[in-house]
Amino acid sequence: MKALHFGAGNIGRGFIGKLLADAGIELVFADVNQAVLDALNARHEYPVHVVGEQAKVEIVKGVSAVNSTSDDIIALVAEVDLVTTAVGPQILERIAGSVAKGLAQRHEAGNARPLNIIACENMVRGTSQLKQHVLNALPEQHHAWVEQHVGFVDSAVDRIVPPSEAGSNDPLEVTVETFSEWIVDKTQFKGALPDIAGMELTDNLMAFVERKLFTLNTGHAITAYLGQLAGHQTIRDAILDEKIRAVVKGAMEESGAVLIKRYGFDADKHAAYIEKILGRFENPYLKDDVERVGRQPLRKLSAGDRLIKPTLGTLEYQLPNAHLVQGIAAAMHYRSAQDPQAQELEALINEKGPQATLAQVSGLDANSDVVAAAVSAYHAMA
Ligand SMILES: NC(=O)c1ccc[n+]([C@@H]2O[C@H](COP(=O)([O-])OP(=O)(O)OC[C@H]3O[C@@H](n4cnc5c(N)ncnc54)[C@H](O)[C@@H]3O)[C@@H](O)[C@H]2O)c1
Ligand SMILES: O=P(O)(O)OC[C@@H](O)[C@@H](O)[C@H](O)[C@H](O)CO
Repeated sequence: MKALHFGAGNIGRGFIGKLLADAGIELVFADVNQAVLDALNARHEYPVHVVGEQAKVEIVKGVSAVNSTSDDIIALVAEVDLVTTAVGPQILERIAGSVAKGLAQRHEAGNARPLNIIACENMVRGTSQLKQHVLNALPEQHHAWVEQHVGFVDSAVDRIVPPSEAGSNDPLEVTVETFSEWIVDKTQFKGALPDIAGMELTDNLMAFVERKLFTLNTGHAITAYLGQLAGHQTIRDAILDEKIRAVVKGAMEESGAVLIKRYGFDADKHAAYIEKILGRFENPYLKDDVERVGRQPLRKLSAGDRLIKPTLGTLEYQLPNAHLVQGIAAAMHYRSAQDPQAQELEALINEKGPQATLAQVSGLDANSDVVAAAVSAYHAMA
């Protein structure tokens, strides 16, 4: 089996790529970072530091790399059995053009072996969104063939992988937590279901995607935003701040109440899931900056993402949302010189004020009670 993985970044090298290579799959990474590409092609292996009570270094072997903007991608998509991505939601549209060209070439070459494509991004049904971008870029005459031969498989991916310590000179070294979870929608595969250690198959993906995104990522983002406001540099420092922890836990519980109502999760098990996540945020072996976790605040404040979607759920089921609202307000205060979305958010607030800005970026009604509450919390935090 051969796979092409877009994005040799933290989760690409530290989780999905590692899992594929460990399963004996011939793996080619596609990226745009020349230093990473060169190092992968020079060494064909890299170290993954799995940190925890019993730290270990695992060497991922037998990998190679191509530039994601080169025509190499087209031939690979025409040839491989599996395509995965971990590039970030905003990049999916950018890679769709060459995936579409590869699918057209695959069709023209008469390669009728099933191909499955799995986006491993923090978003709800990211692969379905990638599929839409690919179909937009693919000439009509290939659409029916693609529907028949290519599985677009949605997934939920969970492993905290911050950038490696600044002290390391190795562009390939990656540090990961012990925990990992990759859950894929088994109803969307073409051909035989893959048997890859570490990949779990489900026919109830939405429950898992929302459980992960609207618990871990909701709490993570709020930890980052409140953490920055309180002057903490890392997620660990922020979550050890009792005031922040209370809001984060409260927000995860509010979001959890929605998930329990929507998917029928067991309340005690969900409470244990939240406790486990708080422990992961505290991990003393990882240095995860609030700037990584808070990155791209406009995405995180958008209607379907980790702050607004759970809040909409509380409105739907008439449940409390005071802590989620605190998280939304803190997100509006997020600032980062390195992050274009943080600057755009700041410029919008300066130009239009917090009420109109929040309505614009989140799709919430500017005159709603929830926007009023978030704006009031925003001013109180200032
Ligand atoms: N790091 C985590 O803890 C974690 C966990 C679960 C899910 N995720 C998700 O995984 C995705 C990647 O996150 P990350 O933390 O690994 O980010 P990252 O920035 O470390 O990695 C992204 C990689 O994509 C590459 N890239 C950018 N444009 C590209 C293109 N056009 N073609 C190919 N590669 C391109 C970048 O060079 C980089 O190597 C995101 O959607 C994120 O939400 C991250
Ligand atoms: O990757 P983002 O920007 O969507 O979210 C930042 C972090 O919350 C995220 O990367 C987590 O570390 C990850 O989702 C853990 O599985």
